[in-house]
Amino acid sequence: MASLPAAVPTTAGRPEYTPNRVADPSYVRILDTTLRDGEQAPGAAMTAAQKLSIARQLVLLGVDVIDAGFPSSSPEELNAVKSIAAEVGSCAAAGSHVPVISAIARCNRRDIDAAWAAVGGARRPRICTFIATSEIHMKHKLRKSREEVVAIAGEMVAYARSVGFKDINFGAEDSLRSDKDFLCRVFGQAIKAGATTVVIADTVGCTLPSEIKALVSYVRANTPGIENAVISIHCHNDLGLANANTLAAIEAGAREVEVTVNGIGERAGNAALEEVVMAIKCRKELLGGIYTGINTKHISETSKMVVEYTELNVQPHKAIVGANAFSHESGIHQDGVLKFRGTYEFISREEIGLNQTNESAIVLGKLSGRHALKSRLSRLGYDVDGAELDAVFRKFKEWTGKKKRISDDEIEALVCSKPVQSQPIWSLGGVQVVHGTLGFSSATVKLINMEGKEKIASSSGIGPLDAAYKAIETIVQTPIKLVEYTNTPLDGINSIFSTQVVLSEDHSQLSAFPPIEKVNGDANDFGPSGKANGHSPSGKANGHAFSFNGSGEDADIVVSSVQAYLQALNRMLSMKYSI
Ligand SMILES: CC(=O)SCCNC(=O)CCNC(=O)[C@H](O)C(C)(C)COP(=O)(O)OP(=O)(O)OC[C@H]1O[C@@H](n2cnc3c(N)ncnc32)[C@H](O)[C@@H]1OP(=O)(O)O
Ligand SMILES: CC(C)C(=O)C(=O)O
Repeated sequence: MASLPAAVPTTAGRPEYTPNRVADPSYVRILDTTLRDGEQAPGAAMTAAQKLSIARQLVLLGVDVIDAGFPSSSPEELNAVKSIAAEVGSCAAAGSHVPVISAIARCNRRDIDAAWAAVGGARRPRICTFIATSEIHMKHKLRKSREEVVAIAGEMVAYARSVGFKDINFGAEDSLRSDKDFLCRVFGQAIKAGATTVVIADTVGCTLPSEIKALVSYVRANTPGIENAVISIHCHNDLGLANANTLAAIEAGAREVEVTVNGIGERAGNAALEEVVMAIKCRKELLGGIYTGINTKHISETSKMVVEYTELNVQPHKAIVGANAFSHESGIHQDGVLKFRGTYEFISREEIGLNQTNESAIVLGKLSGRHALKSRLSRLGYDVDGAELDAVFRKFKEWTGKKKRISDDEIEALVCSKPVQSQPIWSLGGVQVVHGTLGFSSATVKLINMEGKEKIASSSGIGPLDAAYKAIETIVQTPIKLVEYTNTPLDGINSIFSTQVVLSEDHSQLSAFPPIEKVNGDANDFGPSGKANGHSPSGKANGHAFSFNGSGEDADIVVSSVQAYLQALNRMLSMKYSI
């Protein structure tokens, strides 16, 4: 039996799938073509295993149709699509959502046979067979007349039916540059031969939303038999209008949309799944109450997976999934967001599964203001106000006027005049982890105190980081609460990880550890006593209000995570013991 990831969405909340009609007129089917048109982006080629992982993730996301690939392009691609059909397209668990698995084919027998060989075994197999209908394509590329194209469309849809397909998506390549009556004639012929969905394709991305709207309406009104088929839309982004055009098509009655994760695809890409879906979700009242079956909480994770496998990074300012989509660097915005997030964020970060808090959304820089600086200082353990804050703010502006980024260490240096890299209380001597799927993970950590003494501890945990963090806790004998953890790959994929953590002392566990001075009878474990840093953070006596940031960078995610944890821990301990 096919295996699917845990937490597979159920069929609840989406109308039952029928190839040639969408039972609820408010429902918009999502066809994800990341594995087909997305893979057509230069450099995006994926291995069969990567395609299968993405297909599994698309099931979690809840897409209705997975356009899995072009089986006739190679035996390897045929096998990749076949394994997607066998694994993610065949689950029979009662009540679970099983996506339709589609394979693409030109209008010829060889391609259609390959498509059936690839997806015929799926619970809901589908083919998309296509042919171009514009004069420019028919004349120069296909070298066929209109009559020939109409005939081929009908014959090949009928052939697809004869090999076993009952769910047939017929695509008219370059629809927007086609004569619209001819387009309706070809669609009519395809429907007559058994097509259940017809795709209007803006293949070269040359259209405006008003044109798309007009064409969808025209096709609805003038295609013979269109009441027996679903209209689908496939938009390219050459004018940056793919999403707008997709939404315009929905407004005109299209009920299936072809999209890709991160908008990848041929040339400038396709309409982006996350942008179209979030536009529908956030503005559905303006779109006639339409909805999709997408579980948006998986968007962020899916986007990262596609970046990793295709090695196509998303630009930082990309909507929904760009690194800056929920970050704020300018003072007025930061002040607003710190007071009430909704002032500058109308989409909730949680809705797309982003693990980001208000604090990590604030990026300090040249245009930041006092509220954001004060907030960061308080995270670092410094309660600065009034004239003192003004003075620190002046120094902050001088610094950020010369330098693009300011680190937490540099901010600390502004407030307490200590050297940026003061000696840490505990530094990392080494870390070794063992982990996998055959039982608990374990970690051994070596820390070195300020006098150069080494301490080693091992621990098990749920995953390598949990084990490593527990081992550190054992050495430092302080109960620690991990408040936040984020990890971002820098400089492309799998090169350097940047980890940010926020820690606080875990007051609920304090009694589990002996008082600091008595740990192993050795007060020096925490480094030299009485080395004040020149600034006594206020509020240190109660300690309860503070949490501490730390960051780490390394090619190894465990090492960067341990570095970040240690930095935050050192800040916590320095404040606690005024070292
Ligand atoms: C708009 C789109 O995104 S369509 C999808 C595009 N995706 C791809 O092309 C990816 C996979 N493609 C491939 O691996 C290869 O192109 C193959 C294996 C499919 C074909 O390779 P080849 O046989 O060497 O042909 P090649 O790609 O060079 O040329 C395409 C041929 O298909 C014909 N053709 C193009 N579209 C269609 C169509 N929809 N129906 C029938 N024939 C078509 C062309 O006219 C040309 O035929 P010709 O050889 O008689 O001139
Ligand atoms: C085959 C069709 C749907 C296509 O990908 C395009 O025209 O861009």
